[in-house]
Amino acid sequence: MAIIEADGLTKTYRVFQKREGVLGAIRGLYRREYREVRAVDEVRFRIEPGEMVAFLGPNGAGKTTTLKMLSGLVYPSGGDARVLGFVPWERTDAFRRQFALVMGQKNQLWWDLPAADSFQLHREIYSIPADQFRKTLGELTEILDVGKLTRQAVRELSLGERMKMELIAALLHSPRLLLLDEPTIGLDVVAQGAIQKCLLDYHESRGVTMLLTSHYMRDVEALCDRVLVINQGRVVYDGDLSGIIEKFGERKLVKLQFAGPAPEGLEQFGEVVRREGPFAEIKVDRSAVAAMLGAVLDRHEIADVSVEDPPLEEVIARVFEEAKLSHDAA
Ligand SMILES: Nc1ncnc2c1ncn2[C@@H]1O[C@H](COP(=O)(O)OP(=O)(O)OP(=O)(O)O)[C@@H](O)[C@H]1O
Repeated sequence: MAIIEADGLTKTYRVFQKREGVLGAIRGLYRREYREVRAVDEVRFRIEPGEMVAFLGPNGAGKTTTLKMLSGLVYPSGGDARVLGFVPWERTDAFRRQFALVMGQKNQLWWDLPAADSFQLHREIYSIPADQFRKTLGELTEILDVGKLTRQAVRELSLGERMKMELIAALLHSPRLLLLDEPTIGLDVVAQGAIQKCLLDYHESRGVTMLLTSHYMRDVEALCDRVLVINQGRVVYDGDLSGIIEKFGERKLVKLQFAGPAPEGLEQFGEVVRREGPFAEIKVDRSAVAAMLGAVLDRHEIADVSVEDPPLEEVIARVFEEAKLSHDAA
């Protein structure tokens, strides 16, 4: 059975339009004007047990709204979904015990209490057996290196420390599905790495299924094999991470180190982005790399060479751009 099945899931928000000025505000009291925002537009996908899927899209694409529908916080305007076999917006106890939603921008712990007190509250709410609670808490505080901080009020913690506590709270009841909305937002690379490691370890030991939104491609590369891209409410790509690089990363970066100074005329092969002493870097069409290397090796002595895929940021930006162009043209 699929863990998530979204079938034509749609959400339209009705947004009140305020008029300008005092007169406009008074008029608005009598005749309210609304605009409809189609935040999610017939989204369809399946996620199988144990998958770690990145849910990507530009700001306002509809990611958070989709996650909110899948966790039952928001009622859809159309379509259907099954999450862990349940209709999420029915919010049954059995459903809520099996998943967790972590939102990097929202605080779910009690601000004035130590995290340890919130953890105890979770234990009560989810009826977690005492020994299982102690074991899971011990493992998680060790992986995230926050054992000493659990007795300190949450408001006194740094952003990174607080996010680690949020993650612990979310994992205490051993959810089968984790929905993560920007879990590393605003964190430095070390804290980001710690969150990624915790998620990987947890996935490996428990086989949890994850759907994660992030604007940091480092999270995506570290955690996910599959990518779902959404733009203006619609899924525009669903497939392997490597597939997206092949499909949209049309040019590779060829880095050359010549035995002598880098020669003139490399422009014939592609866009020369660096030429400095013996070093040259050229963006070359994927299909032309082999021929280019052959030609250069024939004519010059090479000390070192590497061929790299473009950075994921660049590839994803292209996917967003193409999706926007085809949406505007439609
Ligand atoms: N409660 C709401 N009322 C009205 N409109 C909303 C509401 N929540 C979201 N929207 C609109 O729905 C669209 C999708 O928003 P959503 O938060 O789902 O996007 P997102 O992909 O998560 O964006 P981001 O990457 O910026 O977090 C946006 O145009 C947003 O303005």
